[in-house]
Amino acid sequence: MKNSKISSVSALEILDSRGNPTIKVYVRLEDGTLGTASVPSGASTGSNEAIELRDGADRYGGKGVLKAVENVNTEIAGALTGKWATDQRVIDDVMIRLDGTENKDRLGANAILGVSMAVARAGANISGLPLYQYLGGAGTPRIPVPCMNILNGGEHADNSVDFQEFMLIPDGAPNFREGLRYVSETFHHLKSILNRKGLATSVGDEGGFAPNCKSNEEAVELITQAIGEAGYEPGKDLSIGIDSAANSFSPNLNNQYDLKWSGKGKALSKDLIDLTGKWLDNYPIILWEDPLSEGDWEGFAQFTKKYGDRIEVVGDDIFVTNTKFISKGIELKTANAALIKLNQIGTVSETIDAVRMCREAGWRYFLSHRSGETEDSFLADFAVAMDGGHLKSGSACRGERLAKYNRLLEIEHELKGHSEYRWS
Ligand SMILES: C=C(OP(=O)(O)O)C(=O)O
Ligand SMILES: [Mg+2]
Repeated sequence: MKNSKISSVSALEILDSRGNPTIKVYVRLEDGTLGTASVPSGASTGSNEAIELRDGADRYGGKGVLKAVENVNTEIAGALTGKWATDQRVIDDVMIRLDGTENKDRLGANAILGVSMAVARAGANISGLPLYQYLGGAGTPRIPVPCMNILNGGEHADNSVDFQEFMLIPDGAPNFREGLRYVSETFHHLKSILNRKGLATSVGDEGGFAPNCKSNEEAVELITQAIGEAGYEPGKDLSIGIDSAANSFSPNLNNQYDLKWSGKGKALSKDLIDLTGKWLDNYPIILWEDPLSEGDWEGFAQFTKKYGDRIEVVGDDIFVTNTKFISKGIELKTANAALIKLNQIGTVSETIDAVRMCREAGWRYFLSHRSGETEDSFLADFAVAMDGGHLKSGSACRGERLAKYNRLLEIEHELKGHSEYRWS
């Protein structure tokens, strides 16, 4: 295999899809090969996520990342110059040690992750392999089922829906291309339904519609209706996934909740668990993420005990892609799947460790974008490489989300039928 040493590492402040500053990294190798990567940013974050280093001052209406850029250009560049580009684990470990903190808050997880991803790209480029194959190895690539967020609420929209994401899951499609068609067509039908009902068709941060529904239940009803009007059978061709992102309506980040956007008011874990039971009986729901908040380990365990054999129960803010929390979750049967976000932990290697832990425990893992994204399609290749079988990247009506779906179309096309697509 061809290899080369890193000759330079540099960074630039760019903008993300919310118009806030983020970081883009360039890794150049001695033979001239280049790897680049841009870092996403979340809004509904877990408190144990690796720290995104931001400047004190506002730039472009959001806090800048000039200090993180400087850290890449100076300390990180100094430590990595001369290292072999394909030694991903070594490079990630050098940065972890250089940072020296538990949560990467000295150099910044955004700085470290940008470099880690750009190194992976440079490694793939010098190896002459597509990124998904470089990170995933040989074997039949599996193209993930696109869980498309078509209705937004919570922190991601200015409307009356408490739950953050309502996703369409084309689990009955024969391949990725068809799956993407199913969800896109249903998206357009949902738009017609909203128009007919006089509800807004403006979109939230991830490109899903953000109507002022009468209740959370109306949101899931509208989606079920849209599936039918698009000519698909709910529960056979297309199913539904929910991300409550319950942190965002839990004042104590534990077992108390306030359904503030819908005006339904105070609730306890038990109320949300009961509500889920009703929804599972009435709607074709097969996945539920963060039904409870990051401190409500007890509620999560009860939720999983009740519904874990019917649906995928995903922990996002509670596990933050960190093996320390995922291992606790496996032991306590807190969920049966983990959300996987590269920037929650801050290096490609540690993200792969989290995936491996899930796999070994028989858990599922759900690859995810962030609500603040860039046009970088790294996640698409990464999801194929990790063989997780499903990913979420928002709605295809926004370029930064579409970049991932289009890259997956391209990967599937290039594989000329030598790929798999299945929900389980
Ligand atoms: C993608 C999500 O949102 P954010 O990036 O705002 O955390 C999520 O909560 O799963
Ligand atoms: Mg989430």
